[in-house]
Amino acid sequence: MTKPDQDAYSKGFDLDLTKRILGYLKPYKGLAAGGVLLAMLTAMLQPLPAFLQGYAIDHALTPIVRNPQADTAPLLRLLTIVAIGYVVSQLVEFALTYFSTLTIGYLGQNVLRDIRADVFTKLQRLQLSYFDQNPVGRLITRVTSDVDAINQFITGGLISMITSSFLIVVYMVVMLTINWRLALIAFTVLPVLFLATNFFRGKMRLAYRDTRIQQAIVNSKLNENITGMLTVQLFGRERRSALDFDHSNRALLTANATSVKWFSLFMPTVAILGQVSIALVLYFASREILGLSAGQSAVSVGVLFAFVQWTQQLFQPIQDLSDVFNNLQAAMASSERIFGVLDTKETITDKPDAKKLGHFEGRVDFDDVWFAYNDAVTADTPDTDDRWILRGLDLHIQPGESVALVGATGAGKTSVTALVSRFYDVQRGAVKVDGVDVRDLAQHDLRKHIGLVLQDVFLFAGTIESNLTLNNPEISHERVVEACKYVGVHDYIMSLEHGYQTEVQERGATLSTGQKQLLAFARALIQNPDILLVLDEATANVDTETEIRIQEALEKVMYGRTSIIIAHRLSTIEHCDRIIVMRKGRIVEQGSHSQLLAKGGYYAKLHRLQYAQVEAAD
Ligand SMILES: Nc1ncnc2c1ncn2[C@@H]1O[C@H](COP(=O)(O)OP(=O)(O)OP(=O)(O)O)[C@@H](O)[C@H]1O
Repeated sequence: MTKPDQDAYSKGFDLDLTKRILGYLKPYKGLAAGGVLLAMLTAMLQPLPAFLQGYAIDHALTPIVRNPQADTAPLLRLLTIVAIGYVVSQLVEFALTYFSTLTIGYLGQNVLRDIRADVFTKLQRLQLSYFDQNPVGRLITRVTSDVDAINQFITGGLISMITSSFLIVVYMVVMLTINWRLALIAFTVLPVLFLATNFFRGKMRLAYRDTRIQQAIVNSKLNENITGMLTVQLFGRERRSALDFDHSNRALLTANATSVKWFSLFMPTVAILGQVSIALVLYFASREILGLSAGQSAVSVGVLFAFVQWTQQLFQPIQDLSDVFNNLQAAMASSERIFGVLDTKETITDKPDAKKLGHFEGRVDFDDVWFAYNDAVTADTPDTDDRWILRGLDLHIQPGESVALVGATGAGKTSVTALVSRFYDVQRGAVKVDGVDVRDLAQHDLRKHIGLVLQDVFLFAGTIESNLTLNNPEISHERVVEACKYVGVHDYIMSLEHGYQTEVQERGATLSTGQKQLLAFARALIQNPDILLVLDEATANVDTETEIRIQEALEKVMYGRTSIIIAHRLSTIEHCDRIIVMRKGRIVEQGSHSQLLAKGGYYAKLHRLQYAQVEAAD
């Protein structure tokens, strides 16, 4: 079961990380400044509607109420002007809000695209060993939800912090200017509101964190049970699995219930505090209006009306502000993980003076190669260490020679082929192509000359033709057809409704193993490699007729080029120039099929065993 990222939520604020995230804003300085400016302008307009309403009450309505005989014409004119002003202010606010939201959203999405692109480019440059250690799901999370959290940091964090603080200042200044005593009365509740909001948000964040952890556990249990349903049912583990699932499911329920509990307390608390603050304003303002308090009253009904609204409106940015810190903290954990990927050391890199070979003869040499997948193993690790996968391998393959690797599972055959393409670097000795150490060659150039036919043929989403050309526009349709005819898959492709333009469904799920294998040969042939690596397992699962077709195709593809083939079925490789028998990372025998049979060693024994199996099967 995958362990949820528990530490993900405990990360505190980190200045260095913040600076690095801000670095992503640099190309969009203008956009960021524009967004903040627009948001500030919007903020400045916020208190205006309540002010206009209050003004209309004091200067148009109150005089009529006080003196019904007064001339209403100028008052109506004033009311009309105020109403128009009100509508205009609303329209301007609408436009400003629209443009500031658009600008800030656009800014955030641009930054996201840049970070996603950086992570993707980095992943493409990373060595295969990195992917051996990091599951696909985790890496996808980096590019999706972690990157989203950074957007939260920018839009919900930094920008919200600036605009909310500014909005608070605007309201306070306006209220203090209009009536400082009433303003101070309205502000008395604010510290309590801020503390209460912080308290509840903290509790809710913890509860939410718990929910996410429990949700991750439930998800992974589901995943495990659904993918392993066959085993669950076969071994009658349904009841135990259900009990186990019920346990996690209950924990998720409890976590969710806690979250709901805090939330349902939070909203009424904020509402009550708001009412208290309004009640205070109403009480003291009414006293002044009624002339009960000492001194000259500066409070009118209009001012009271405006203050009630401002006090309510002031609550929103204060609540938003308490969210900012949470957003910043959540983004810290995500950005740390993203930068963790971006900072991963690339171990397989091109040297500055990497050589490019225009054409490969196709000679391959393994000079006393010692290799281990484990990064902790170095050239100084003793020969006796168990972690060595290849132990002093000496293998010299001539241009155009076909070599087959055989040996028990785990002998190191696949590792040999991975080293020719330099997917990993050796700890001792050297792997050379045409006499040049693969570490001195440009990777792209090296791999361009190597064709790889994998056991599990990988088909991308797209047409059969695009899968064969790998979207290389230089490869003509004629060449594709020629290659497919050559390996004997053309007729099959033509029998499909759209021929070469047929879309490959779900990574080739609708194709048979044999068809996929033939397509892989065609793909390798189209790329016209100088060295061919065939990791051939497919023949194990196909019928005899298909096996013969694959065998024929293989021989055609190998013709005239250096080939290294891994085969478990010895019949596949009988015709190879040389057969190398490996055991525990060493070569134990080599020679042609007949030489090795005559020798009567390990290969002869393997051959006898397989022959006996075939006879028994017949
Ligand atoms: N990516 C990897 N990371 C760590 N260890 C690996 C990796 N690939 C292979 N190994 C280990 O290296 C050893 C040799 O593996 P390799 O795949 O080269 O053997 P093989 O002879 O091709 O076996 P098979 O016939 O089963 O394909 C095995 O013990 C295997 O567990």
